[in-house]
Amino acid sequence: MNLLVVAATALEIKPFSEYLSQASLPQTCQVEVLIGGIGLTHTAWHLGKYLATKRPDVAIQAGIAGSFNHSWPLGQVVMIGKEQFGDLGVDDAGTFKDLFEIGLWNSGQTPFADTSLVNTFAGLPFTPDLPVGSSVSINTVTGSLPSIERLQQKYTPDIESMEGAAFHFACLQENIPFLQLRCISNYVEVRDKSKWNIPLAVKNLNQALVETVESMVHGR
Ligand SMILES: O=C(O)c1cccc(C(=O)CC[C@H]2O[C@@H](n3cnc4c(=O)[nH]cnc43)[C@H](O)[C@@H]2O)c1
Repeated sequence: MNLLVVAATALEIKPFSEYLSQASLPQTCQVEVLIGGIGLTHTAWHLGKYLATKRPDVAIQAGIAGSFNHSWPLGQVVMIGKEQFGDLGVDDAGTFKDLFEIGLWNSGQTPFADTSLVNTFAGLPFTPDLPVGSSVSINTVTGSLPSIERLQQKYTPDIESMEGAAFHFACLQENIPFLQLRCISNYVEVRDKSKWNIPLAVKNLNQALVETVESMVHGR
């Protein structure tokens, strides 16, 4: 089995990379790490370049994220069931309209189900027992009340990241079974970096990632 692990930054999966450097994996298993950079464009380019020559059996995206959902604590790891692009559209005299609303994309057009990039988790050799959330991907980390309210009203997301939709889009287009793991480092709220807990999120993310990869490669 060939497994691809994608992260925006090396820092986010440093513990996993250390685990991988000393892990004894079955000879039939290969795990590759791709650092795709922060944001949708970087991720799309790196993934596109990778998938032009290689075809993993499973792709996992792992990263920290913001949460709109305050019933989850910081450090909670979740799987993303669906992704949406949160800021791809037009500003129509002060009202944001996305590409579906202005008719440049059609609801249900490949690879969208309705207007979302849905993961059914089909084809995965193992699915972790983690809460499932919906996510919105943006180019600018949300940090003010009007932006928070706009995203909540339009997309009812649990999670916000800067890369997830590009990953779902590429995997759906290529028909590669995939899993997006996100660990909550902060709530999506009026920006206050002092409230973020990146070390906790990285620790819990990597614990879940190691457990998931171990279960996938050892078939348990
Ligand atoms: O502003 C800073 O000083 C700063 C320092 C380190 C990291 C950041 C980020 O904004 C991290 C972006 C990175 O992490 C994901 N992420 C984490 N929280 C959020 C969020 O609330 N909204 C969107 N993305 C988030 C994201 O996927 C990036 O890869 C800032």
